[in-house]
Amino acid sequence: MTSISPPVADIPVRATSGVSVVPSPDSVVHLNEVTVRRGSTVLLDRVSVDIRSRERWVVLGPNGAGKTTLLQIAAAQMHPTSGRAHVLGARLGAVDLSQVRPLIGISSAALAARVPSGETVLNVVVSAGYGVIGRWREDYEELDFARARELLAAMGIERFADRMYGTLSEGERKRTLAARALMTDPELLLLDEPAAGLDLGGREDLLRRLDVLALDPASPATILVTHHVEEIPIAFTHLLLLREGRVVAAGPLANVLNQGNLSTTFGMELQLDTRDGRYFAHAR
Ligand SMILES: Nc1ncnc2c1ncn2[C@@H]1O[C@H](COP(=O)(O)OP(=O)(O)OP(=O)(O)O)[C@@H](O)[C@H]1O
Repeated sequence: MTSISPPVADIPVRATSGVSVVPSPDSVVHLNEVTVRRGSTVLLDRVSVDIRSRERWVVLGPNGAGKTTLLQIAAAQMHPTSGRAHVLGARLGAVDLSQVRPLIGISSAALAARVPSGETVLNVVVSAGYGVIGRWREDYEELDFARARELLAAMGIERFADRMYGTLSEGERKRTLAARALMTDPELLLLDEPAAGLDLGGREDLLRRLDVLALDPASPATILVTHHVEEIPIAFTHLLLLREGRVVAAGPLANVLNQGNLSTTFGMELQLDTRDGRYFAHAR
């Protein structure tokens, strides 16, 4: 007979990075010294961050910094090569993640590429309930469609509900995927470059909608990836700056976002301006 030892109590111990070794009860994404390696390439290098349920995080960094890799870990779609990653309390690599993934809403370019262009916008959103993209033979309730329409309305695109996804503009597609990401009422929302490819009006409109979402206490913890400080929604609370797979700085947005940290992150002298809670940057 094999005896099973009782679990060791999860007592938070501060690690050298300032992030506790084990997640606290309200940790949604908890990374401790997470490294991701592919061959000789280090995609993430000892990344530690603790994201709590009420927080709205921006991950900012240049091309190739490791932002999408970080988001894949947060989405429980990739395991670290070393280090410990917990998502919604589940330790990646140690437990079956099929229970966790439905609790995560994601909008990304990889997902966008998989949406059938002939599917209607309403079906793209409602089919998130089954974790599929587009309808097949699943049964949906009227309630599901009502919820999908409500989310499309929140994103300002309810009028496109019956249009084919393939006929939408880039901005309309982004908003469709954001609505889809919220369809399952997730506990964690991941938005990979939601404003990429949008025109100025489209970007500003999306930022306003993300602010409304971020300010709603019922909204899930959110991680938004971007390259541009101009795309940081005012209501977001925390920032992680990433360069070459390493954390430059992470924490409350107002403490982390300054000219020095931004210049280090992008490897050039940058001027950072702020107005009405928004940020603007250009080369000095
Ligand atoms: N399988 C792989 N093998 C080797 N290198 C990889 C692999 N996957 C990703 N990389 C590299 O890891 C680095 C980080 O990639 P990642 O997509 O996470 O960056 P990113 O910050 O999201 O970039 P971008 O802003 O351009 O989308 C990049 O330099 C990429 O080329």
